[in-house]
Amino acid sequence: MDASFEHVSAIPPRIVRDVPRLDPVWLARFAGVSSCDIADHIGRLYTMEGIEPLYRPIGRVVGQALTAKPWPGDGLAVHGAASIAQDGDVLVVDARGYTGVTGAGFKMLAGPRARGLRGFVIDGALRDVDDFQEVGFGVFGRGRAAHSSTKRRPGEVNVPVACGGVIVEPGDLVVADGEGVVVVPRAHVAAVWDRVAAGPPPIPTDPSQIEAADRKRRANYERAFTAEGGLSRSH
Ligand SMILES: O=C([O-])CC(=O)C(=O)O
Ligand SMILES: [Mg+2]
Repeated sequence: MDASFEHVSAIPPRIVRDVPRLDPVWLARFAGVSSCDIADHIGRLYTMEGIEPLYRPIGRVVGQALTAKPWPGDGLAVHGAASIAQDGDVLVVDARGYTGVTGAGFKMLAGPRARGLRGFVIDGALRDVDDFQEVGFGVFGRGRAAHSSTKRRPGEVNVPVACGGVIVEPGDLVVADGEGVVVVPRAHVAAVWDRVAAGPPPIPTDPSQIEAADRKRRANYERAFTAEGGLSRSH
């Protein structure tokens, strides 16, 4: 680094270039289920919070995490990650929730998209969202930011990152859609699929079933209310 007032870290930046590939069959299978139905089986620790589709309606994105950990306000790590994107990847960027600059842009992701990058998820902001929408490329984050980032520090690529409160390891399965973003750790993909494949409980359509389900919910509520010594009064 040239002369500057910045501290020079004793910790060198890291990059992992050979993350094992997930069998593409998993991507195809999970493409058929919503993030909600997966969330019910993986729990809150693997369900992102605060990360939204940046346009709607949005198609489902399924792929394996390629991660970037940029320096705050800087985008060079995202360039580094994008440069090694392969078919089936979803770029997951840990921008620490900072929404003052964009984490990427339409131009810089053209090459990775052509190589098969499936989508982009950022704990931060993004610009060129209208362009992404026009080509149907799924982008998820905390909002939009018009201004570009600096491109000075390499940051880290394919290290575990935090995104929407979830630890994402490179190679984890990411499913993002109009409902949210979930992460299936790669070691648990088959076990989660076994549960997800059984399907969600059927939604009742029969009036008597709807009424029975309603009665059950009311009884559950009353039981919990009574258990806590709830006080019922008229207005
Ligand atoms: O300038 C940036 O940070 C990225 C950008 O908008 C693009 O690549 O189109
Ligand atoms: Mg741009």
